[in-house]
Amino acid sequence: MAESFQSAYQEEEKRLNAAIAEINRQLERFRNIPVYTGHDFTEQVLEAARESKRQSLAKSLAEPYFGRLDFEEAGGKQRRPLYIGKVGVDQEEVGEAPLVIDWRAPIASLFYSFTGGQDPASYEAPEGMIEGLVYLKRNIVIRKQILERVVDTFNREGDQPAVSDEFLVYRLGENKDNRLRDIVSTIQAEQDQIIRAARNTALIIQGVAGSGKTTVALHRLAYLLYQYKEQVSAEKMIIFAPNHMFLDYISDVLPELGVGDIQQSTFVDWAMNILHLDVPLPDNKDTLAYWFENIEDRPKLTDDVPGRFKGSISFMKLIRSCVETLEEASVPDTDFSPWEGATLPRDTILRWFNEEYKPYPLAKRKERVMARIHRWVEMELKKAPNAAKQKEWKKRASQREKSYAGKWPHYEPLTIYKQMFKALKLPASWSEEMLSIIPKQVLQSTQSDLKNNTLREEDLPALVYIHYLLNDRTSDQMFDHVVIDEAQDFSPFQIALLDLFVRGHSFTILGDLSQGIHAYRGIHDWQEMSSLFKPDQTAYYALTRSYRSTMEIIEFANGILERGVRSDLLAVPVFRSGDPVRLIGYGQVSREDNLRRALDQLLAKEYRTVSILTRTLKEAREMHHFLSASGYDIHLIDGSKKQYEGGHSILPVYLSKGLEFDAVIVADANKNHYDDHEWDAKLLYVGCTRALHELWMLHGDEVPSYLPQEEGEFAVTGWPE
Ligand SMILES: Nc1ncnc2c1ncn2[C@@H]1O[C@H](COP(=O)(O)OP(=O)(O)OP(=O)(O)O)[C@@H](O)[C@H]1O
Repeated sequence: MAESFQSAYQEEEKRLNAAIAEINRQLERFRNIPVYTGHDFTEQVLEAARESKRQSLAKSLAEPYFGRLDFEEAGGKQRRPLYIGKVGVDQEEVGEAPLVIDWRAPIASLFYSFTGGQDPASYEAPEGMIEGLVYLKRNIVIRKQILERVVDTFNREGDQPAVSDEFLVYRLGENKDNRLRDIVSTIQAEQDQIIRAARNTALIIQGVAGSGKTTVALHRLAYLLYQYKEQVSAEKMIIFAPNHMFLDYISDVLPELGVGDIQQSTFVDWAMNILHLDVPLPDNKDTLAYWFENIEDRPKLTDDVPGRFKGSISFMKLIRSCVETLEEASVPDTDFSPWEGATLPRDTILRWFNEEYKPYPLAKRKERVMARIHRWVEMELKKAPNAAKQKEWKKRASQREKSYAGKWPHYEPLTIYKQMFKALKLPASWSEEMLSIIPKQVLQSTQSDLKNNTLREEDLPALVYIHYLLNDRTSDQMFDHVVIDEAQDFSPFQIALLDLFVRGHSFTILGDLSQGIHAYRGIHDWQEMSSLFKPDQTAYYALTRSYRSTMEIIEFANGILERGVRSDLLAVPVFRSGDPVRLIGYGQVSREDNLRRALDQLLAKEYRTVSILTRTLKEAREMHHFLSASGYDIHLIDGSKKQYEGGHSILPVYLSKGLEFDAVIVADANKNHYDDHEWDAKLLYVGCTRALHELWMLHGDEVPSYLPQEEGEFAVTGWPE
């Protein structure tokens, strides 16, 4: 065994040296071509191509590839080793097999989809399905041109029938640096299927915590850009994420995959930009505090709460009917007379407006009708008896066209919206019956907000939709592909609205219902989203394997889901075992001293990221103050920061979504902080699943019923010996 490892290592070292020499040679050649700085367009294009080549060669030089697959195509073709890397490198000799194959190339899919066994494997090439036998799947770790590790995860001629997880487990066991990383070397078959799914489909992905949703979405963008380079461009792709800090946290992955310029935004920023609004929305801390911190007097969650109603398709339909009613009444109530003796009847204008220009949005319809009137005037002018008369008519007509145009009502999204909620003195143009679907509590709270000129996040889909109905969208507002992360917190209205801005329903929508802690505005079932698309426009995938945490943490968190949420969306762990979860009672010692002791013990283990999760922001602040005053280098995450600082942190559990830490201390995992309520169970689930290697739950006297009440296979009680 050791011998064969030795020879594999030597073989790969030799191959690596040869590859580096070749890449260096190619790079040198490109560097020796003088950079073109002139104005000739063709030369500029060629120079851009050379520059991109220089950059990709330079990138591949440090770590040319990470995997090798030996494949023999059916039909007696020769077995050959394929080396797979983040960037493809061709041989300079035409017709020779590539030196390195880009991980996104069709043949590279074998590296990911092959799950072992003796059967032939196949991949979809442009010329059709190619079948053959895989002989070897090898993971290769190269750092700064040095070969560090060679691990065979499948060897047909060895004694392993299935692909082993050894390399994956080694990778997952590493401590976290500050940001999310790429996973090109260990993408799993079920993830690869999503990454390579066809472009014009609204993919909906339910994935358990830690199943790689965010990571997979980023890899999918890189794949789409490679596979459909003629049809999509990076600037026309966008990722929506819950907040700026999260966007910052994931911001290293795409550049690492050699992809730049993809837009990253929150829904709020995107909407405000379309609306040209620059008013700050009120801090949603009140909303968060209302829903998350009101433990004594827990609000009731129904479809009539503002977030749910304003995110519903019935609200979207109401808006459409309201704007349509306005449209019908917007043609001025008179005939048009450009000068005495000439009249264009209102009926004709109405016909143009209602029939010929009906498909256009209101602003464009008005524009078209006015242009049509102008053309009619020009025809009429030809009937003038002489030039002087014609001049006089022309002058009069021009004034009257202007004044007629002024009679069309001018609509603004916000005015219409305010009218719908009767927040303006101007009477609403719609019948009481039409508006009666707005629940009373929504009407009252929104009316009072709008009277104070306060807009909330939940009002934005409606405003953007009104804007769209009035003005349409411009071509630069259209997207080639949209990724929505944490999509369980999006509403059906938001998705239906975004669908108007994306070509071919090209969506990747990812989320986890078990982490639906914003259920007062998000969806409760994926059906709410899939029903927005025709069956052939959408596809559903479920990711059930969780990669982030150790087996013990995953099983512990599954227990919370089973008992507290009664969910069957349980995670399947990768076989990576660690320490059991620790349940530690405060006992006679103060809560602060207990937390400090836990922090000390975990910091001593030299984890790069340790985090304390509190139930409320106030508690996070107080704890942060206490620890900072005691000299700890730990920062507070309070939702206001745009940058993710990494390191050791303290934050309320609801802000921890999407993030991960080597070790997590959950503070106050007791009943008066986390009640026996599904929502609290989800919050704790989110908190627990942030931990990669170690999870400690500190608590007062009574723990909620969904936590294990005594020691078991995955959890132990008390401090470590
Ligand atoms: N195939 C893989 N190989 C190695 N690491 C992986 C793989 N898939 C996921 N991971 C790791 O698992 C962790 C979780 O990934 P990610 O944050 O993308 O999951 P998620 O499903 O979005 O999680 P959550 O919903 O809990 O926020 C990350 O550290 C990621 O690098």
